[in-house]
Amino acid sequence: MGAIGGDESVQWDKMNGAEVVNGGGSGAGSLDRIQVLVRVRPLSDKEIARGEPAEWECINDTTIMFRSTFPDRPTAPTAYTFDRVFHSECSTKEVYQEGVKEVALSVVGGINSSVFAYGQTSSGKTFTMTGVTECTVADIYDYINKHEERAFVLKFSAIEIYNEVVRDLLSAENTPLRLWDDAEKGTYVENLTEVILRDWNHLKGLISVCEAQRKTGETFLNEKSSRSHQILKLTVESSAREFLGKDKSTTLVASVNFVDLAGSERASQAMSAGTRLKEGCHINKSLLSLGTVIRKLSMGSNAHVPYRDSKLTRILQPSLGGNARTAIICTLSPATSHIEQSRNTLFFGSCAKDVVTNAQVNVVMSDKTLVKHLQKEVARLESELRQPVSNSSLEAQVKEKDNQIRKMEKEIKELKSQRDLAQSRLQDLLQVVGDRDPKHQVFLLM
Ligand SMILES: Nc1ncnc2c1ncn2[C@@H]1O[C@H](COP(=O)(O)OP(=O)(O)OP(=O)(O)O)[C@@H](O)[C@H]1O
Repeated sequence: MGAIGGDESVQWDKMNGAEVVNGGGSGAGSLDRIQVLVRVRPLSDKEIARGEPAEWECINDTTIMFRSTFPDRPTAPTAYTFDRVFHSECSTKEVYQEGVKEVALSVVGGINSSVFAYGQTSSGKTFTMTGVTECTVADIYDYINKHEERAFVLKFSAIEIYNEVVRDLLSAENTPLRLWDDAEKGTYVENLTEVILRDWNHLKGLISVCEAQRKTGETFLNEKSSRSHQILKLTVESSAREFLGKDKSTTLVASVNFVDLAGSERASQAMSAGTRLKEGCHINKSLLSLGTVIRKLSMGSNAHVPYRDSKLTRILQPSLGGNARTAIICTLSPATSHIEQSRNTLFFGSCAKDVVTNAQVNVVMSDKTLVKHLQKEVARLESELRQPVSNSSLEAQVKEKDNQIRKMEKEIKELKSQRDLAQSRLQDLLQVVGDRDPKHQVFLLM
């Protein structure tokens, strides 16, 4: 797979109006900040029964403010700004339309995208991601129906990361799957089931299978708490029908990930014990790595980013700092008892706001086109080889050799003159000796 652009990226430009996507074989993409959204859920029945007030207020479309309602705990209001904030009355459809759609639907134009839900247990991650996934899939099918000039193939796969073990949610076998690194594909999951979708109902059925397979456990905070990280991946391939099977045929290939993370709270707060505690440690290990990766990326330094510290960050690497457009939905409970966790969630979101990804149009060429492309490349390299070498380091080397030769020539000249001098002295000496003793003259002349 390459990020060639060409005809296909022009098509994407047309499809998306002002969307900036560079192509033309340079491999350059568009730099995009991660979109960070905040969604506050309504107080739950339990929170209301406990008499907990809502402590967070969305004062406009982009700002959420903490105002303590307890007169005995007066704190200065704190405001946090994000790309978009959604108060508790907002529907999932609104969250999708106004915060997620643009990023998620990049996939139909050959750009990878990811949507995450991050927040503590019971804050509404699964609730939000279920709705957002449905809205995205509905729009993808709508797009397909409106673009009959292109042939589409949709593929679906799903994994769960539970206690740092990766499982296939579409397989009845409980075998842990290994991760591999590939220069072309990046990190991928070995032997993962990938299903070619027949239609939307087929996909709905598969998502239900995943829900049933996903590990859930009971914690104090959420009776059907999701204890694992879940990644649903929908791959969209499309080719222009008029070029199918022809030389010019290229295919756009991109995936959209729907990532429902496990609760971000500390194990102790979830009142975990035994197995739950072990889960908490692993969940936190993955989330801790995610936090570290986001923090390092947000600092924009060239420092090492520890993607490899957890399975989650290895798999999500392209969505965090690579070839993808990404939206993170931070989910919040407004209740007093969750203030600390809500603050932690907003801190995570604040760091994520500064992270930049580099999304590219992913184009796969047909074999014929690929051969042509490679032939061109070979011709270019050959012509480069034929050109006189003007490499500056080579020039320097040649200069150095010239100097050495000149130095050696000088030395040879000096040695020759020394030799001539020595010979003439020898002649003089012989003359003197020969004059005195004729025997020596004969001997030395031999
Ligand atoms: N925006 C919302 N409007 C109404 N109800 C909501 C909203 N968000 C969440 N809920 C309800 O709150 C409860 C907890 O939500 P959910 O299971 O999505 O939390 P979660 O963050 O996924 O928790 P976990 O990490 O344990 O999976 C559910 O009963 C859900 O229906």
